[in-house]
Amino acid sequence: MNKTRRFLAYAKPYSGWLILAFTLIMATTITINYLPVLVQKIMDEVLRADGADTGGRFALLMKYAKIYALLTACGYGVRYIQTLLTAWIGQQIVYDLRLAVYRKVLRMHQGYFDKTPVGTLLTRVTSDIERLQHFVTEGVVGSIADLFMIFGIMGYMIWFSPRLSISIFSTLPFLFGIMYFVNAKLRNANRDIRDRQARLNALIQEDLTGMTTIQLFNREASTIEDFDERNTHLRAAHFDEVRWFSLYFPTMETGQIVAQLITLTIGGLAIMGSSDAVTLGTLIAFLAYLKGFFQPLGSLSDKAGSFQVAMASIERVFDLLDEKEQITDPENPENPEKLAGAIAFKNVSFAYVENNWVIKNLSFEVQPGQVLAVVGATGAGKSTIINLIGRFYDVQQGVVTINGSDIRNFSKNDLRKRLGYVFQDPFIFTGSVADNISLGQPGISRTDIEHAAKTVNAHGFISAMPKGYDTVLNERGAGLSLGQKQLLAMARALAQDPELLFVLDEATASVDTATEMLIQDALNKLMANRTSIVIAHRLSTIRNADRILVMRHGELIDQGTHDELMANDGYYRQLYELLEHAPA
Ligand SMILES: Nc1ncnc2c1ncn2[C@@H]1O[C@H](COP(=O)(O)OP(=O)(O)OP(=O)(O)O)[C@@H](O)[C@H]1O
Repeated sequence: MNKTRRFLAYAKPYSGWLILAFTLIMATTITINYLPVLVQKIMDEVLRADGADTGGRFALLMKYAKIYALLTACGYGVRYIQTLLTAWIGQQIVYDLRLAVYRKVLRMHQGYFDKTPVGTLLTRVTSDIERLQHFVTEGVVGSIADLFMIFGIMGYMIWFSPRLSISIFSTLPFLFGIMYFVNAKLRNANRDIRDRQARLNALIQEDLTGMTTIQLFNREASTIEDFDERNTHLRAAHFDEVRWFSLYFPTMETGQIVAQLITLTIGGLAIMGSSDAVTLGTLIAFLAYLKGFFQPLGSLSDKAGSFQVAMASIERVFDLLDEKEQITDPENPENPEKLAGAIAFKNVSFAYVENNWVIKNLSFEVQPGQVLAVVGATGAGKSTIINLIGRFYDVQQGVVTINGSDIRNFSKNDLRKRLGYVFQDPFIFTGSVADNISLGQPGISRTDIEHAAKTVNAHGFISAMPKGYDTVLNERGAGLSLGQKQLLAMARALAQDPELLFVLDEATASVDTATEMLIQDALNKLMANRTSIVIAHRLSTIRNADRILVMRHGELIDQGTHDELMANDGYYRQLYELLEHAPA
């Protein structure tokens, strides 16, 4: 299906309203363009009707004046309704599309977000769709209104005077030529502006995210240099646009004046030659039409440009909608009541980027209720194991099972609602502390929230906040310490009451000893009676785990209890001793 047809499919639910809008457009075109006819009648039948009685002429003048007033009120009243209706249709279509796009974004797999910059996605959901809205309201409907207007006026002009009309229309190709040229230049300038704006936005977004690092390493000067370079480019593109745009209206106005001159000359000659074909009234009406004729002509050629821009936006939006969803739900998902919680990896290999295997032929099992610690140097593949269980990525080889079932047999939602995560640097949403714990789940009451917070030792610091559980946290949880964020994340995990728990454990060094003890205690309570996988950095967590996996370069090089692994006197012992002697 081509882009336009596909886009029009979004307009289909509103086709009845669109037909009404077009009918109203037609009605206004006819009504408003009848006004110069009245002017001509007043001129020729009233003002220049020599010899007729004054009383009769006055009555005629009044009659035409009343019709004029009535038609104006009706014409512009209907136009008001039509403009509202058109804008409403445009907004509805864009609302539907925006929703469809965001739904799609939420369904995308992690791999897609790895390769697609946030700025790009933001542009898709905001400005690309915004452009489509202009395209619908001003572009499609506006162009049709302009065309109606142009053909309507042409009809009236030809009806009035074919001779004058032909001489005016003969100037049009020349005018179109100039407008086409200027429009092409404007489009190029516009494209440059968008490209350069996007480059500047990307830089700003990156700088704002990394502000601490910029300031810490005194990178302000070079940052502003980069900014300045892109800012200069953007200014140049804007100047370029202004240059061509400034030419646009003078060209149109000149065209209009030339047409008026032609009309006045040819019409004037005809009147002086006492030709019946052109009267003074006709000439005046004709001049009024000329004015009305050039306005939609100009806006139509302007729209030709925005049409191309919108097409590019439509293409990008549809590309996103067509993006393959790599992690899909099975047709008949399994939906067991409760997962006992046995997790197994069988010969699993996985690569984020093709052929760059970060998990190599990994097999292990965790029994229900067990705590499994995963240790290994940085980049060994520990977090990847947890990513795979949540189906944030699908394995390329082998299988991951829960309770003996391939996790691809569950729906993503059903699988994930059974999993609880405690991340190293948990994400805090803008909202109250309570909302950040319940994540808006309707089944989680205030009592559940407080119970969860108390269990994981978060109640103390939350109560000390100005409005307790109703304190509003701002973006990314500024104002909370890392330890507090972790406790909050644990309360969040506990409140969801997951069947399986994954903890991406933070290094001990980042929190003080008192907080460390609170976190450790909270962790123990969270893991109690739950199958848990912990990426462990805390010696106590590692020691107390039922089993430990030792990972190195994506391979499982050893597994067992702490005592067994220490007795082996291998890589684990080296790792453990390194942690033991690490500065606190
Ligand atoms: N989204 C990604 N895209 C591409 N490669 C990735 C991605 N995430 C991780 N990797 C790579 O996969 C490998 C394993 O990463 P992983 O995060 O699982 O390591 P880790 O053992 O958890 O490390 P750390 O202790 O530093 O968190 C690393 O080489 C890493 O560079």
